[in-house]
Amino acid sequence: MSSELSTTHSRDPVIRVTNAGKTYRMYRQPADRLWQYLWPGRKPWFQDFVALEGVNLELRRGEVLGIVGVNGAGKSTLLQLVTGTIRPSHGEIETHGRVAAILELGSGFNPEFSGRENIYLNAATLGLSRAEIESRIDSIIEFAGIGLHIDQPVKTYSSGMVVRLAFSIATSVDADILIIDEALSVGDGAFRRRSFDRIMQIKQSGTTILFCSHVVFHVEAFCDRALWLHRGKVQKLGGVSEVLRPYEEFIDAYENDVNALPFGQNSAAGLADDSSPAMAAPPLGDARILSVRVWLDGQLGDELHGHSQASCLEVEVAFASDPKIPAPTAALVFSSENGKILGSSISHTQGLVFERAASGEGIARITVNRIPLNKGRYRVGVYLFCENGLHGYAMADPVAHIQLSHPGVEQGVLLLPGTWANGTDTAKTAA
Ligand SMILES: Nc1ncnc2c1ncn2[C@@H]1O[C@H](COP(=O)(O)OP(=O)(O)OP(=O)(O)O)[C@@H](O)[C@H]1O
Repeated sequence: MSSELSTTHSRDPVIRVTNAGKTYRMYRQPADRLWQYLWPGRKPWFQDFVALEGVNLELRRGEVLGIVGVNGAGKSTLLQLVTGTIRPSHGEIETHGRVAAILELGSGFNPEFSGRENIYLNAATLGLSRAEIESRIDSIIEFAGIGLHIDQPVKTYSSGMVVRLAFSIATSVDADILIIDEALSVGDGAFRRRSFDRIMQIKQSGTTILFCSHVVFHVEAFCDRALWLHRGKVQKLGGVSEVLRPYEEFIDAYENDVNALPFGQNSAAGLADDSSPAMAAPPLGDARILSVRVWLDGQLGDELHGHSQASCLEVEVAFASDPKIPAPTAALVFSSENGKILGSSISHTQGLVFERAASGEGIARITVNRIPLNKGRYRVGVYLFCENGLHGYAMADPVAHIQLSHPGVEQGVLLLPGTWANGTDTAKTAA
């Protein structure tokens, strides 16, 4: 694996993966490993398992690639190959420059050493001099938010503390390539927000990023290109929407709609479920939903009845937020009963900034006139996001169900706002 950025022209690939793959040996029982070692000439005592096969990929400086795929698709394997923590069984992986990684599996820390000692070890392994480490160690410790625990052995840390420390180091070493495996859902709301902001800064500074997430929404917001892996093979590689649209369709079918959650998010994605009643003031750097009220044709409730293309829905979301961070944005989501998103409206897209009291509390309101859904029962949910509409703070979904009726025999979930006319009434037929 090459590692000199200085010799690399900026238009040359910073990461080049050529026909790379990883095959694991699967032993039926631990003793078979020993038999294989002692008796290699006989029939193999293992079965090959192909975790990754024939991956070709090139990334230039500053490119951000999102990697998606269902569990076991090979995402972490690819990230570990690029990081260099495992070697390919075939093909080549070439990287240029300093590679820092925040991997889901294994932080690379020595559990017997303190957090502080591990910072020195990790940063030195990544090529920082002692003076460079000393100039940044305070900010690394502060960002990780581990406090006095920093001088305790890492084996005493919670898993969240370990990942926070790994995140803080990896994002403080001026890496040329940053590899992020599902790390944006780590920690509490305030840490998640700060890590989001930091990754955005790193992206803007021109670092090449490989970003793996189950949160399709994050990939859409962050990445220039996307790679969809399935059963160890590249299913699609290309522009973000070119890859994510068919991936989402696949996921819908794959999960048979049962687990599909709004914005591709789930609790692991870091959205706090605020469907419970009003909560205390939010922690620093965070925002919370305090209460949600839903009206249909002026009637308040959580089981509401109305008419397709006629009823008016109003939703009011009271929120609390840290007044030191920008005001949150809000989203309203209509879903089917099995959780498939049918439509959404996002305040960020409309450029509205919600007014807040000095305490950080505010109220977001939305009105949907003449609901364009066909007859049926639907879920109404609300979400709070950061000011960029990227990082999710909180969700309450469903907050209400609406049952719509319609006399027509139209099919599908949407009632198209079309108007039929006589062909002879329009000038077009004459042309
Ligand atoms: N050391 C190993 N030995 C045997 N099989 C392995 C090993 N590591 C990974 N695998 C297998 O390789 C496949 C790909 O795993 P990988 O962790 O890359 O998937 P993933 O897409 O990251 O999944 P997830 O979303 O669940 O993290 C899986 O079937 C996994 O069980």
